[in-house]
Amino acid sequence: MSSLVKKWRELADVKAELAARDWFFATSGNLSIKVTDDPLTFLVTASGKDKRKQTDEDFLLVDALGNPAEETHLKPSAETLLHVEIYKKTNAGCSLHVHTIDNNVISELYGDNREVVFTGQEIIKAFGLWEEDAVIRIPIINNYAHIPTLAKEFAQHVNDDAGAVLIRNHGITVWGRNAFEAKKFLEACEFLFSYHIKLLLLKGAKAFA
Ligand SMILES: CSCCC(=O)C(=O)COP(=O)(O)O
Ligand SMILES: [Zn+2]
Repeated sequence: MSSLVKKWRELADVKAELAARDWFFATSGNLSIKVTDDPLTFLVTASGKDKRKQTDEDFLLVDALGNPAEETHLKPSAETLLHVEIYKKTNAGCSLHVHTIDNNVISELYGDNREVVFTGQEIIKAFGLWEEDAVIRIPIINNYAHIPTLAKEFAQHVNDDAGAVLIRNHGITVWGRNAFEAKKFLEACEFLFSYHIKLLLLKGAKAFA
């Protein structure tokens, strides 16, 4: 099996799993996986599609600028430049972007602080932080409609081979050395967001009881 086909299948599997979680509302979300390092090429989701559906036209190969690397009628994700920044600046192998209600709520709640901070949760170990008092900080950036501006702002927070950035009232982009790690980070982030929102709601309800 060629490495392109292998990578396609790997990304298709992740896409199916995220779809099963219902994390692709209204055609939102985009995913990518690196195929070659030199020159940089990666598979990215085609723009505007319902990512819950599986088709032969789900992904296309793009180059280091995010342009199609082969003749195709497909358009790369409108947010491909964010994926480009990750592969340009790190050794990441996979990047996942989803819009969930929980990640949007958290991004708005803590947007003015420019980050959301979690501690005291067992699931933080999923980020490779094993200390009892480990802290995970997720930066929150503004949601610029102009994608090159968004990508530039996003790139300020792309320094490690694995990481996560929230885009205010838009979604989250998570990356990792491979698809397994990127998905693990994404699931851990969404766990923390959901837990935090539920806790705040219950504390609020308790205060009024
Ligand atoms: C209705 S979603 C708006 C665009 C977006 O934020 C997104 O994640 C999907 O865009 P794409 O071009 O990757 O389909
Ligand atoms: Zn998006």
